[in-house]
Amino acid sequence: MLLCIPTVKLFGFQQRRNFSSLAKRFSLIGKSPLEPQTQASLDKDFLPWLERIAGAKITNTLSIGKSTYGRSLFASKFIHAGECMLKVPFNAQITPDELPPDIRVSLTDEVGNIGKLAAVLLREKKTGQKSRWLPYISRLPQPAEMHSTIFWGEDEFSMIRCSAVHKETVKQKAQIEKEFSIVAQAFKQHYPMVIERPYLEDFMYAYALVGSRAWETSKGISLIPFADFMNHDGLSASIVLSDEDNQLSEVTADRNYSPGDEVFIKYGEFSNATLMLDFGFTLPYNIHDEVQIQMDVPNDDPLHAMKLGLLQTHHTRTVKDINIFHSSCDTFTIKEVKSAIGKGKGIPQSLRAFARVLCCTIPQELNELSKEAAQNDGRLARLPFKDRNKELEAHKILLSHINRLIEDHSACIKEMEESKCHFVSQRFAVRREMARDLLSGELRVLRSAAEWLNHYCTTLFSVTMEPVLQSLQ
Ligand SMILES: C[S@@+](CC[C@H](N)C(=O)[O-])C[C@H]1O[C@@H](n2cnc3c(N)ncnc32)[C@H](O)[C@@H]1O
Repeated sequence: MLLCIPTVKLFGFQQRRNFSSLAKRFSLIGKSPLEPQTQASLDKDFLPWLERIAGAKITNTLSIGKSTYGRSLFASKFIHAGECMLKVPFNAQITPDELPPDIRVSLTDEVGNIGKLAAVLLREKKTGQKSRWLPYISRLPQPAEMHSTIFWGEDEFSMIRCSAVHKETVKQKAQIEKEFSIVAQAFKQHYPMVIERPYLEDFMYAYALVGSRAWETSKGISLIPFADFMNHDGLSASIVLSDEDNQLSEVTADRNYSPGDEVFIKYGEFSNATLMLDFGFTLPYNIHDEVQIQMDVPNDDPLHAMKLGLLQTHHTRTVKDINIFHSSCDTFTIKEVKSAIGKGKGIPQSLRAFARVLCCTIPQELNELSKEAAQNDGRLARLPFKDRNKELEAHKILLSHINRLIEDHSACIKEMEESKCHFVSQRFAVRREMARDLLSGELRVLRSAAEWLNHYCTTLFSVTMEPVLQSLQ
C-alpha cells in the first residue's frame, strides 16, 4: 500500500487532541526515546543539505527529532492551523527516473513502482559514500527497527495465523522475490563491476522502506525526504499534497502547534492489517479495522460448477480497490457493523448474495437468481429470498462461518496471553503487541457482524414462526 498524494488542496480542520493513546504504543516495551534536542543536533546538517539540493527553503517551523516512533518532525515555533509547514520541491525527491535508462528498460512491467524505487535505493546504498542521497539514506530506519510482517520469524508469524494478513504476507514475500530476481539480473548485466551483488535481504529492506514511506505521485512514486519523517495519526486531517503548478509537495497544519509538539499527518484510512504489513505498526484501537474473509463453494456441492460460473459472471468491482488484499468473487471485506438492529449498512450485500447462491439446491433456483439479476441492476442475489426459511438458511451459513472465525481469533489471542512471559526480546514484544492489536480489532469486527446476523436471523425466525404460532392458538 502506498501513500496517496492528492493534487487537490482539500483538507479539514480539527481541534487539538491529546495523543496519549498513540504515545502509549511502544513506550510499553521500554524503548527510551532520544530527546528531540539530541536528535536535532544529530540531524542539524540535514535540512541545509536538502535545501541546497532543492534550491529553496523547505520549512521555517519544523525540525527533526526522535519520538517513540523513530525520527519525527516537531514544531520549532508556534504553528497556526492552515499554515503551510513544509514545501519539498520535486527536484529534491527520489523517483524511479533516477535509474539509468538501460536498467529501467530491463526492469519491465513485472517490477512494480515500489520495486523500481527499491532498486534506486539499493543502488544508492551500494554506491556508499559517493551517493548523492547519502545524508538521506543514512537517516532511514535500520532493518532492526522495521516490523512489517514480511520480516517476522516463524514463532512471531504464527501468532497471526488466523488473520488474512498471514496469507497476504506470504504472497507479498513471493512477489518481492520475483521482482528481486529481475532487479538482480539487471544489476548484473548493467553494473557487472561497479556494484557489489545485491542480496534478497537488501532488496526486501529497500522494498519495505519504499512501501512504508513513498507517495504515489505524477512520477508514479516518490520518496519525499523530510516530509517522510512525519508519523501517522489516524485522526489528523493533514496530508501531503502535490502542487503540480509549482512542482512541489507540501503539508499544511490542521491545528495549532506549540514549539516542541510532534507534528503528525494521516497516511490514509488504513486498517491494522494494512498498517502492519505495509508500515510495520498498528494502532491499539483502529476505527478502520476490517476482516478479510474467504468463502468456498464446497467441492462436493452437486451444483459446484454452475454456482462458480454464475458467481464469476456476476463478479464486478464497483469501488476502486484501495485494499492491499485483492478482490475476487469469494473474498469479502467486512467492517465493524455499528448497529445490530438493522440501522446502518450491516454486513456486505455481496457476502449475503454469496450465501444465497450457496444454499440453492436445484439448478432452477440458480436460474431464477440469474433471471432476477437481469431484471434488476444486474447484480446477483441482492434481494432476500421470498422463501423466508431459505433466507434464514443462507444467513445461518454466514453466522456459522463468522462464529468459527471468532473462535479461531479468540483461541489465538488466548494462546498469546497464556504464553506471555516477560523474558522476550524487545522485537518480539513489539510484534506480539502488534499481533494483539490486529487480532483484537478483527475480533471486534467479527463480533459486530455476528451480532447483526443473529439479530437478522432471530427476526426472520420469528416472522417464519408467526403463522405456526397463530395456528396453535
Ligand atoms: C513515513 S515513516 C515516518 C518516519 C519514521 N518514524 C522514521 O524514523 O523515518 C513511517 C514509519 O514510521 C513509523 N510510524 C509512523 N507512524 C507511527 C505510529 N503512529 N505508530 C508507530 N509507528 C509509526 C513506522 O515505522 C512507519 O513505517
